[in-house]
Amino acid sequence: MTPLISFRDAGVAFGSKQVLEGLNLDIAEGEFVCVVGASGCGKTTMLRLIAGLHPPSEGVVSYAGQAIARPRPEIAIVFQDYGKALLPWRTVSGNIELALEAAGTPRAERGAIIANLIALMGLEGDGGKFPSELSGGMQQRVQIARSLAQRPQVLLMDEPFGALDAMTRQGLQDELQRLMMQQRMTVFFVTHDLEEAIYLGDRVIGLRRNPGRIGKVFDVRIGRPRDQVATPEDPEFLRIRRELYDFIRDTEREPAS
Ligand SMILES: Nc1ncnc2c1ncn2[C@@H]1O[C@H](COP(=O)(O)OP(=O)(O)OP(=O)(O)O)[C@@H](O)[C@H]1O
Repeated sequence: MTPLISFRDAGVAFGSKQVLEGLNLDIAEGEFVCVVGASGCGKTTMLRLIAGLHPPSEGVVSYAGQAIARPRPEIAIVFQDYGKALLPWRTVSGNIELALEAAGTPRAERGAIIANLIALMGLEGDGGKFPSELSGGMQQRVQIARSLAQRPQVLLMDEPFGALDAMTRQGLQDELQRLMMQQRMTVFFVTHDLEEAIYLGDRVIGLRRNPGRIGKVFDVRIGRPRDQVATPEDPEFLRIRRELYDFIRDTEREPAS
């Protein structure tokens, strides 16, 4: 089967600095892949390659067998900084509508789609509010709803819950898990939080740095739905957690640049 996303000997250099090197990775449709690694190892750059925001300096990154040359409507991004991602002068509905405008969805069809997404993300009653009237967690729900309005096959998430408090983060992790199970989307998720990566991922990719490269891949063979209390006590979770911490500790001994 053709992987949905594949990296073939892909690398990125900024000037004389090799940031990513020799990336080889296949991501299957419907897979949830998390990427972890020490600060500056190239996680965001890897995500930007899939997003079509940056070309590889060598090798190929492809989507459904085609080299990714520019952003594509099938691939949506959710950023950590919801404060900057949302337009403050537009309401929740207006922000979600942005994606529909970009996709050329006829005006008459937009209301029903927006109402569905508002319900899906638990934002009922908030459609007319402005971002400044919402908590961080709610704003991040709006950003996710807006990404889903694009009807993507792939969701790229760059530390989407990194700025949220622990309770809100856990709630959104479970929302995301539910969405993925319902909609069979493929997710590429960058995080600093090792437990979050294991909790959400089918696979966790551990990057080494300088230059950034794939150091170790962890398969997470834990059934779904996962549970915030039971899953972190699962022996498989604990085993991967130990290995992942050892791996990260080891990579942090490598020089940053
Ligand atoms: N546009 C750019 N020009 C020059 N260097 C860049 C550019 N973008 C990223 N870099 C460098 O590439 C390296 C990897 O950056 P990247 O943001 O991908 O790492 P990261 O793993 O996501 O970091 P963090 O965990 O701190 O967010 C860093 O050394 C960064 O300074």
